[in-house]
Amino acid sequence: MNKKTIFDPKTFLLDNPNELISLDKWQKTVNLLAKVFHAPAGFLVQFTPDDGFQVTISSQQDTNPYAAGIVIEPEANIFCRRIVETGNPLYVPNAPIDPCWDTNPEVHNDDFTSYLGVPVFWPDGHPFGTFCVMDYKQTEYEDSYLELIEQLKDILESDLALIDLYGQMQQLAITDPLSGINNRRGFETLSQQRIALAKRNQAKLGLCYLDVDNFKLINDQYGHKTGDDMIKHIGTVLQNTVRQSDVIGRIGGDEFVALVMLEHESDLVAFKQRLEVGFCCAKRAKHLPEYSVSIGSIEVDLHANFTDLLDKADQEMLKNKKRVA
Ligand SMILES: Nc1nc2c(ncn2[C@@H]2O[C@H](COP(=O)(O)OP(=O)(O)OP(=O)(O)O)[C@@H](O)[C@H]2O)c(=O)[nH]1
Repeated sequence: MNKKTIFDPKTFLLDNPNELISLDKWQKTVNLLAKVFHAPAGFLVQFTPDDGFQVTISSQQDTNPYAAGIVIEPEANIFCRRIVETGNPLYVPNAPIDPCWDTNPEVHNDDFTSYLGVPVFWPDGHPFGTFCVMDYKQTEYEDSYLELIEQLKDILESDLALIDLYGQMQQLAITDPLSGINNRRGFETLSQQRIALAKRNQAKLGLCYLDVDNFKLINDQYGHKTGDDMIKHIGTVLQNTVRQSDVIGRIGGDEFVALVMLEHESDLVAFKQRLEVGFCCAKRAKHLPEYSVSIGSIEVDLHANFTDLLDKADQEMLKNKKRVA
């Protein structure tokens, strides 16, 4: 079974630098690969379905024409493409004698003759790309060379797995295990980032504070399990109501928050209404006891202290709760 990965296999690693990735270490591995094979060029190449192939690491040699960072379109008839399509290693000792490589720019533009590469996978089984060596002359690698490249590739893959595991642990630290949305720490961290961005772009933000009415009574009457189901359900409704750029979180037992982007001041009222309609429709569809939520909303003063913002939104919620009671 495929396991979930925190990395997005649709984006290039080089475009999303991650402090967990040691490009220096990978550089040494790729340099070593080229050296052991007496090859003029060695690479770690990443593949994404939309953008194609990007050289993540390129061996540091004067004989190597492809620098790290270059991108090759997904349709190009390059050797790496065959590996990504088949998921198997590829050894082409003498490409010019095989007409299937006639349209390969590595062969007819850059005069490469030989290619040996193996597939590299993300921990969830998605193809990451390839690890490969190329030569201008015909080669005759022994089987042990293939074993060697597989071994070096295992080091890269275990790095990807470790990095992924660490990322998942980081993710857990900011996620509420019950609702699956951000916990207080996650909400604050992501909100601070959005606020900094809004300051730069002179954008407006709104903060909504939600609290389930008489949640204690729901627990008492229907049991803790039903209370838990309701918390999960509220997280889902919130998730389905906000846009991807908005931030949501569960910051207490039955308290939820949403930091939303506003184009106009009236958007905050509209968002609150959308939330209310969302809850109304969702609870009809779910077999949950009757419940209501109180919502308070404020426009965010981008220079205010974050705790003060939460307090202010909480106060607004409490004003509305009094009216509901
Ligand atoms: N099922 C469940 N209950 C929780 C969880 N976390 C907190 N609670 C309960 O949520 C209840 C919150 O109670 P109160 O803070 O008094 O709020 P309330 O009953 O909603 O009252 P008002 O806010 O005034 O409407 C408490 O009974 C907590 O035990 C949880 O993870 N699962």
